[in-house]
Amino acid sequence: VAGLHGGRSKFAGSRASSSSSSSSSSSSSSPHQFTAVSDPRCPPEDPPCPEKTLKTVMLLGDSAVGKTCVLVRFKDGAFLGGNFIATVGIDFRNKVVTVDNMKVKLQIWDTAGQERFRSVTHAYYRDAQALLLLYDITRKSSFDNIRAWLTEIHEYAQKDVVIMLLGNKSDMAAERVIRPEEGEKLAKEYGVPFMETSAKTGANVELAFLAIAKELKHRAARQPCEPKFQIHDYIESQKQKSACCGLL
Ligand SMILES: Nc1nc2c(ncn2[C@@H]2O[C@H](COP(=O)(O)OP(=O)(O)OP(=O)(O)O)[C@@H](O)[C@H]2O)c(=O)[nH]1
Repeated sequence: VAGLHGGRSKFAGSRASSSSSSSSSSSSSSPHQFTAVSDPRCPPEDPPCPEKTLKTVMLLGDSAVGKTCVLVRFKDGAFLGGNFIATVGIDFRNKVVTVDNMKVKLQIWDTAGQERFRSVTHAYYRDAQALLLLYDITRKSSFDNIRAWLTEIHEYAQKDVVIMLLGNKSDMAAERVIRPEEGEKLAKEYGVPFMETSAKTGANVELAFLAIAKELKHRAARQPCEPKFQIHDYIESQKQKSACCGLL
């Protein structure tokens, strides 16, 4: 895995097992030491693939809200438990999804939430077509900071970037301090779709990425007479489907 500042990522580290307590590199809040340099905008391992549409999605939000875990859940279907390792700079993962019989390759950038990396990550905003903005439902400060994140997004990202708000760690019901309605209300105020996710259980993680992929695919391939894809409606219908099938 490449990182802006390095070759070793927390994705590949010893946290991949949910019960393992990891070695020296994963002590609480201490970032990995990185050795190589690469840039997610120039991925080395994937040459351009003409039959696929490449879309760039960026994960944003305070440190420890669960950005890396949400990405690993989506990419590998696993939960990164164990000690928390903060991301350094920026990392990325690719995943190909099928949207209406068309392959869409998502290149997903996982950014460091820590303040000290902000100037590094700002440089990448403009290349993202979609942004998943996360807060932690058990940490009020991460929710309160969403407005500041949206201000930064409006300053640095493309004007038509697709934004989705995610309240992560929905499995932690006992520690919850932000109600779903508060997330809904904030999202409505900014006109962005919202859902709660859990990287631990997987709830809504795939749905979040698929809704983004659908929106981006529809924007790129929309015929003049075709109705506009309604991401809010799609999410609501899919949420109801999962709830009625006991998948939430
Ligand atoms: N219970 C629970 N824990 C989670 C969930 N998502 C993440 N965590 C835990 O929260 C901590 C932070 O997760 P990360 O994914 O590393 O957070 P991050 O947002 O990438 O943090 P930075 O890299 O510093 O920006 C880790 O200890 C995870 O195991 C979740 O959905 N449920």
